[in-house]
Amino acid sequence: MFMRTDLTESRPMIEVTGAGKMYGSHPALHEVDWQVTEGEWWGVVGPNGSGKSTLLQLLAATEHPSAGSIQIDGRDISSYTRKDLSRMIAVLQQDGLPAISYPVRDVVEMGRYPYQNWLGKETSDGAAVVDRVLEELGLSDMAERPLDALSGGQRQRVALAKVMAQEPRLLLLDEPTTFLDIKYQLQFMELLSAWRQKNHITIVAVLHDLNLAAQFCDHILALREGTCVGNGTPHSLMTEENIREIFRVSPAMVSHPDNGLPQLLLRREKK
Ligand SMILES: Nc1ncnc2c1ncn2[C@@H]1O[C@H](COP(=O)(O)OP(=O)(O)OP(=O)(O)O)[C@@H](O)[C@H]1O
Repeated sequence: MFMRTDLTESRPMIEVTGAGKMYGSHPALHEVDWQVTEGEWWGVVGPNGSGKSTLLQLLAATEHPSAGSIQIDGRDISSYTRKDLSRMIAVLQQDGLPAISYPVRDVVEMGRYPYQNWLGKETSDGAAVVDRVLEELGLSDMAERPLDALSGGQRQRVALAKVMAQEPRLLLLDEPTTFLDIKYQLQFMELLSAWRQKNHITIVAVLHDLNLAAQFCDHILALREGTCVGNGTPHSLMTEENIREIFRVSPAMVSHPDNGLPQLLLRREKK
């Protein structure tokens, strides 16, 4: 039913082969095959409980597959040390940072941890990276302010700055815009987009907002009940029929007036 994405010749950044995950006797993921090429931006979508966060946890190596394999940059994920992984992969959750009283700069500096030696010293110029990231995200003016004096939206921008300071090649995001208003949602996605273009990083983002996913991601992976049920570009995947199959709702699909990308309008259930 669904179209597969054309993959380029370059080596996959992520290769998921027959991956499954059981929690006790509950299968959260089942036989997932998926490849992500370096530099791509994937949205992972699906109903509640379909296995999106579980997939992200397997990619972050915070959970291990019960079946199949996960390769990152050509090597089995289990062969990397935690420090190797933290130099390569950064993870940002929906509520990225708690409202603590640490100054913004200190929090962003924590992103440099993977580059510090056992004395807590960095060989590269971490302070310059932190300054640049603060500048790029418009946070320089609030660098000395404590996190608990910022709004939720500003705090999520600091969370993004922290993962940017980590200089990962792969960024994993779990519903990063959930608590943001529409202006901050857009701003957050645009910042990611600019950063990805500049640094050619790979992004995998679990997103509930299909319209945002269609506008920003090049590819979408759809999960339902732990199984991959679709994998393609927003144009090929976001059709009325597919949305009905995946989410069990019947939307009206329209083309975005700016770029022709598919956008979804919810329809009320007929009584
Ligand atoms: N640590 C766990 N122990 C037991 N079951 C779990 C655990 N984590 C997730 N599950 C179960 O695995 C399934 C997939 O959960 P997961 O959180 O990956 O889904 P999701 O698609 O991210 O959901 P949501 O959109 O609601 O965040 C669900 O049935 C969930 O209850």
